[in-house]
Amino acid sequence: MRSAKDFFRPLAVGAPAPVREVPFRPSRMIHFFDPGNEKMAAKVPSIAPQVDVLLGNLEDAVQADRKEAARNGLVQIAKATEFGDTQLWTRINSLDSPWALDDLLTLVTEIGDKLDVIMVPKVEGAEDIHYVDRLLAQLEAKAGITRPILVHAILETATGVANVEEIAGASPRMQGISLGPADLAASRRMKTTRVGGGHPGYLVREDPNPSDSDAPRATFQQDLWHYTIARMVDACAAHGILPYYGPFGDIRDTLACEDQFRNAFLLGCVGAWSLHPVQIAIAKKVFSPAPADVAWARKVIDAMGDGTGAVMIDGKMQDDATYKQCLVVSELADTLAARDPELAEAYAAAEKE
Ligand SMILES: CC(C)(COP(=O)(O)OP(=O)(O)OC[C@H]1O[C@@H](n2cnc3c(N)ncnc32)[C@H](O)[C@@H]1OP(=O)(O)O)[C@@H](O)C(=O)NCCC(=O)NCCSC(=O)C[C@](C)(O)C(=O)O
Ligand SMILES: [Mg+2]
Repeated sequence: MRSAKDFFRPLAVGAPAPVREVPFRPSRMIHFFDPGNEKMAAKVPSIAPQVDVLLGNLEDAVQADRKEAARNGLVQIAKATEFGDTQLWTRINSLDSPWALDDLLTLVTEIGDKLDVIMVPKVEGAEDIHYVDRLLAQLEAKAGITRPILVHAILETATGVANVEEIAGASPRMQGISLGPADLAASRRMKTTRVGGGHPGYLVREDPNPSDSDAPRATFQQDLWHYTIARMVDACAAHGILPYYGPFGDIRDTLACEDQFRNAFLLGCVGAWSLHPVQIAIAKKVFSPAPADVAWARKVIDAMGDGTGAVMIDGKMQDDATYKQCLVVSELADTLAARDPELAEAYAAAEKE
């Protein structure tokens, strides 16, 4: 392991200095598209201004014989498009595939100055991040890139979950982690056949009625992903990086998608993936704090002065810890409002009410 003193040294001569803090840029939705799919690629200019992050996907969901078309498509799109404030990310193929090395070589040398974050799938431990870290430094130096490309890991194997803390802290390049529920379910030998979301069989049942053993007993569906998301959020928070819910595969079930996203938002995630244009608005709604919650947070902050002591507001006790929670909501609202004028207006209006 590198000593703490060396942690922020570039890993190649001429590579840019690593960031000391992960920049907190809005990333409520990471919108996936296949850069080799002409229909999707044609929508990039109109989708880019609507999303916080646009991600050119090269891994799963791109057929094996379309891998090069996807990689070359991303190079062309990145060169031809002005992304403004929207971040450009990519998901490379997994490190055990025959494509990952060429993905990195091509993308960093051709469009490294446009790429904000590289998402690495199926990360199992710190060694995977160390491999990518050194390679990126060499390629950045070769290509004359002046700001470091950050790395995002997908948590989608049982080993990855077991090692999530060391993954989160493996490099100053680590920007965040997303849950990958489909591969994770397979890796764990779960008996689901879905991409994220709940399952009607995973439930708890009300106790029997002692005076009527035949009375119907209510059941309550449980969240299959609670444990993993909570572990991921703690690992990310402990290392100053950002947690994300991943994909929700039932595109038509927009209601359950919203619920799954909101659970992740409440637990600490900053965004989720949109796989289809219909999921963009859902992520935007869920991962932007509600105007009434922002107004409440600001009321508490104003009432708490220097943030110490205890006061009563509308029958609820507020103290140093509620003040800190309110700062989380208020600061997130400020960051999002700076990018989103409609949201800025909604927050200002709610404060006046
Ligand atoms: C689900 C699919 C097949 C339905 O695609 P469709 O064409 O059947 O849907 P549609 O409703 O008919 O589409 C309407 C229009 O929107 C377009 N469109 C549709 N989607 C997009 C998009 N994302 N971006 C931009 N445009 C899109 C589509 O091309 C069409 O264009 P048209 O009106 O000109 O005919 C399609 O949406 C799609 O391929 N989405 C991306 C899938 C993907 O990236 N999957 C991988 C991420 S999930 C994952 O990897 C798991 C994980 C983490 O690894 C793990 O848990 O282990
Ligand atoms: Mg996967």
